[in-house]
Amino acid sequence: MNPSETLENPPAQPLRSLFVTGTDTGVGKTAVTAALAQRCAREMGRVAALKPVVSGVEANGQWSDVEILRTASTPSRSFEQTCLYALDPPIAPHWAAAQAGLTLDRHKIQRFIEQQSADMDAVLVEGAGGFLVPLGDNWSFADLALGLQFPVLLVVGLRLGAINHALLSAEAILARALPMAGWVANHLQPDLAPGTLETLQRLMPSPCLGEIPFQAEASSVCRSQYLSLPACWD
Ligand SMILES: Nc1ncnc2c1ncn2[C@@H]1O[C@H](COP(=O)(O)OP(=O)(O)OP(=O)(O)O)[C@@H](O)[C@H]1O
Ligand SMILES: C[C@H](N)[C@H](N)CCCCCC(=O)O
Ligand SMILES: [Mg+2]
Repeated sequence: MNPSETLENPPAQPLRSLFVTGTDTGVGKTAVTAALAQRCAREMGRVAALKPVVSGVEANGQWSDVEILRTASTPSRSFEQTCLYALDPPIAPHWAAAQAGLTLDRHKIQRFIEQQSADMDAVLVEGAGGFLVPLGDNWSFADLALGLQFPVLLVVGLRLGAINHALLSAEAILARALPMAGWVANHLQPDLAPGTLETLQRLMPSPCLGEIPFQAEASSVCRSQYLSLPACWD
């Protein structure tokens, strides 16, 4: 045992990290990230759920992803500790940035995530839209995940078409030699075409970490009961 370690002062755990992507925009990445943040907090302690780049301000002047994730973090975080670039138009972030005369700075984003991860037990970083959504002329969220070297969690929004979107996304993740931590089956509708889930279970190249039912009013704490933590964190 290291001399600084005692029973009251156990050895520091390594930072558990995930990059959360999805099969599309609006498939439940924020819902799953917030639920996972609750689960991590119960099991590990301090959790930062980050949305480094967000687009689409709401009528109330807020970006709901940032509000959801900053309050799902433990301890809860400020807006500035959760998001680096907040863009108004509800469009692809690189385009929204260009309209505002901005270039999204890759190194700043990476440094922001690293700084916000300090002293945390876990960090969860949500993308925007799907895995290959651009952040600039020649880089995308996939490159951000690669630069961070975070394992990737894929949120699969369950509706007709999900099989193809999920397999394409998984292929893109694995083609970059990024570890795929798993995928989450998120029911976006009360009904699902027969065979969709069974086919995903059979063909997806990583473990399913949970199946979240369609429930519009569910809290993050409630949704967290359907999720397991990835084996790559063991
Ligand atoms: N399991 C579910 N049951 C019912 N509604 C859900 C479920 N999961 C997500 N939703 C709802 O679907 C909408 C889209 O979800 P969410 O905002 O999490 O998507 P997203 O992938 O984060 O989108 P974006 O690309 O904009 O970040 C939200 O209104 C959310 O509350
Ligand atoms: C506005 C939306 N909710 C997200 N923030 C941005 C989604 C970008 C998707 C780009 C695309 O794949 O066409
Ligand atoms: Mg979101």
